[in-house]
Amino acid sequence: MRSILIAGNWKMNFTEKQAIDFLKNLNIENKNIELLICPPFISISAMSKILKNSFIKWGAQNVYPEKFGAFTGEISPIMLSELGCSYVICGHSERRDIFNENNEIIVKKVLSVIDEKMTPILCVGENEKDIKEGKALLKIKTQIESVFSKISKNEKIIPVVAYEPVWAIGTGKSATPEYAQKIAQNIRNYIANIHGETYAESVRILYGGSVNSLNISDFIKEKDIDGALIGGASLDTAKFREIYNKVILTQGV
Ligand SMILES: O=C(CO)COP(=O)(O)O
Repeated sequence: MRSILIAGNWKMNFTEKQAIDFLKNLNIENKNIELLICPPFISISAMSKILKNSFIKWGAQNVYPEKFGAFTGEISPIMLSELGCSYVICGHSERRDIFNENNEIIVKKVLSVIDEKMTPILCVGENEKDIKEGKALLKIKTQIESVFSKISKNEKIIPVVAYEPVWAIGTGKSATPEYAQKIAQNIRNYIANIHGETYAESVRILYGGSVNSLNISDFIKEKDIDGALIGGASLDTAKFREIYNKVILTQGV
């Protein structure tokens, strides 16, 4: 049985001071659903100290796939694991689009995160052009296959997949839960074709793209959707708490 994960991706928002204030105001009491926040790199250290004895986990939004070296401006997986990061987002569409990250570099990132015993959150998803050209599923299939074919079936750390349709990110126009479910089911099948049904059944698939407190319940009720990766609504303590509380209610935990 897969457990639900609710994750906030803060993107390039909040100074360290603002991040600390956010945590002070979050006030989440029920601890029964896994909750993750991925702040900008510079806030991870402060966050790790504040959340040390909390159930809330922290992670990173990106990583450079080398241990140390002459890579000016980059952050390595060892640095993140030492700060207690549980998860690292890999291949977010904003990094694919703005920084030209391709599947080749994303595979390296995923493997380097696993090497340091953290869990990668692999982002996949189609844009409007892919849909117009009838290539949405092919794009997602390639994104999934390029990574999962490089991971051993026996590796204990199983990446989380975040399905984020690019057209739904930050637009207020989320996918319908039925549409997201259909894609999530396809994603699971692509993984099953590589590593078998049992492995595929254990992969958690999140939905991301304009998630809010009104639509979260419908997404997690879908059979193949195991949580959400939340951008905008994770920047407001009240909205983020409301989403989390909706998940608690829906799951009855
Ligand atoms: O990109 C996202 C999370 O990684 C989604 O962002 P929004 O929730 O703002 O649409």
